[in-house]
Formats: sequence, structure tokens, C-alpha cells
Amino acid sequence: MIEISGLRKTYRSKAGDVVAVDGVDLTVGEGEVFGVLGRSGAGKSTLLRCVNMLERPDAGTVSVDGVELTGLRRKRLRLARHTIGMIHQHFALLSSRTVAGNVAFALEVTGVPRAERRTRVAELLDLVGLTERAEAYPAQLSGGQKQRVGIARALAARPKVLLSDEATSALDPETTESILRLLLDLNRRLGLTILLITHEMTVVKRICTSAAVMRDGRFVESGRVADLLRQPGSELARDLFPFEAPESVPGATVVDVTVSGEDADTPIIAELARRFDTDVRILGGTVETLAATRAGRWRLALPGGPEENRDALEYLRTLGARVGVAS
Ligand SMILES: Nc1ncnc2c1ncn2[C@@H]1O[C@H](COP(=O)(O)OP(=O)(O)OP(=O)(O)O)[C@@H](O)[C@H]1O
Repeated sequence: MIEISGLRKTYRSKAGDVVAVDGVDLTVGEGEVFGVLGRSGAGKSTLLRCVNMLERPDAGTVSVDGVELTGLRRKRLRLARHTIGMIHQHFALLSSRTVAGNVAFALEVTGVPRAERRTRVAELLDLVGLTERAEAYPAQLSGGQKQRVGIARALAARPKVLLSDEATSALDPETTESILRLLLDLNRRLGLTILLITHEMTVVKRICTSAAVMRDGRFVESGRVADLLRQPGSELARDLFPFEAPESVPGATVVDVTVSGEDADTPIIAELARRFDTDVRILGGTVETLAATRAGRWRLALPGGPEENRDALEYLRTLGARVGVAS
């Protein structure tokens, strides 16, 4: 649904050039929820804004729903943008218009006739659970309700793709959860493809099927969340499952074990103790239900050195666990 290849964007200013996106390739399949994680300044917003050409890239190509956007002239681009909705961290609502008026505005600019607008606004408000607040003004709404208006407005032209620019960053955890639930519901009910940028791990855990970690304009990791979790040294695995645990134990081999999918339900630690008659100790760990999979990560201490534990470590690998010797 979204195909990005060799994308590059440099901002030029008197203070010097800033390479915000430095050669990004990205494929987001239809119906996928793809999250781009990264610290402030990593280039996430620029990347997202290049997808709907709010920023013109210097190099590379961007296709959405089979249409190559980089080469389009203004009029064709305006039409192509109807397949792409966008929501923002600070909602970007018109304060002088009611909730219904904000949603209607998106239909006005795309030339939808008045009578049709009214029905569509009602449909959209129902979709995001805001029917009761149709006549309220943005100042009378909570943050979560404002974001629901933003989502309804973004979906007005029935886009196939929704871009989300830190949509939950200004919300408290409970409201974040309800907005993420709504996005997941829209993804499933409408088959909406979602590309989101965030610095919040919760967002990735709750709704993303795939993710990328961005740093200095590049993707340093990218793929399906379940696969990334099994990648040795994955930053994403570490950040999704943070835990406090010693990195070494005298006289023991300390291993990090990550499992996902069906393997997450295998009683790995009990099996290990039984088969190898080892007094395995759990130093730390966590099990989580992610959007597309269940996954667990543990740090274990096996008595003896790595050589003595070779068979046990091999056994863990055959169980589908990603095994890394912590130190
Ligand atoms: N309009 C601009 N002019 C000049 N430099 C810019 C402009 N927009 C962004 N930058 C720079 O480009 C780099 C990437 O910024 P970008 O906003 O894309 O990152 P980000 O990961 O989205 O960060 P944040 O979460 O803080 O928005 C930063 O160094 C930023 O200062």
C-alpha cells in the first residue's frame, strides 16, 4: 500500500544543511499498522510528511496505493492525497467550528455536496463515538475527544491510508489506550493501513504489526515486530521489554531469552530445569500481549560456564527462543 524507496530530505539553512531523512526504504502492506519509533530529531515527522508530499523529498520515490506521488503535479497530487488521511499530536482543529463543522470542513474542501455532507458527518461521528458531541466546540472537549474529531476528519474522504503524527503523545495513558483501541478497530473494520510515528513504546506494543527504529534519518532496525524480537541485539526487543536484572552472576552463564508467537506459551523454563537437571534462576523478565503476537523475554542464570551449558543453550534455540549470552 505504501512503497518508499531511497527517500532523502535535506533542510537547507544559513546555519548549515540538516539531513533529516537519509535514504529510507519502507514497504507497508495493505491493512498493516507500521510504527516508526525514534527520539526527537530522528527524522520521523519529516519522513511522514514526505509520504503525503507536505514535504517534497530531494531524492527517492513514494507510492501510495500504486500511485507514484513524487512526480505528480499539484492538481493530480491533490486528488491522490484523498487516499491519505492524517492525524496530529495537537489535533489541528478549527476552534470557531463545532465538532460536526470540523468534520464537514474536510468534506467541503473535497467538493462533497451539502446534503451528502450531513449524512457522511453523522456516519463519521458515529464511527469515532462522538455523535453526542456534534454541536460542541473544540474548547469544550477533552484531549481524547479532540483526537476523535481529528480521526473523523482524517477519514472523511474514505482514505486507504492513515498517517499518524504522534497522535497520542499529548494524552494521558487511559485516553491513549482508548484512542489506540479506536485506531485498531478502524484498521480491522475498514481495512485501513496505518503508518504512525511515535516515541512511545506502548503504541508499538498495542497496535503495530511492524515497526522501524529510526536514528539520524535512517532505519537502524525494521521488520515485523515478532521477527525483530528474535533478532540478536534488537534494540526494539530491549526497549519493548525493559527489566532490571544483573548482567552477570558469579559461576553462572547469564542468557537473555526472547520468544514470540506460539512459542511464548511453551513452558521453557520448566522444560529446561527438567531436561538438563539444572537449577535455572530467573533474574528478570516479562510476558506481554502485543498487537499481532504474544511475546516474552527473560534473563536466566544457568549454573556453570557456557561450555557446560552448551546443550541447554542449543535446546533453547530449537524451541524457537532467541538466545543471547548477556555478558
Ligand atoms: N523546516 C525545517 N527546517 C530546518 N530543519 C528542520 C526542519 N524540520 C525539521 N528539521 C530538522 O530535521 C531533523 C529531523 O526533524 P524531524 O522533526 O523530522 O524529527 P522527529 O524525529 O520527528 O523529531 P520530533 O519528534 O522532535 O518532531 C532535526 O534535526 C530537525 O531540527
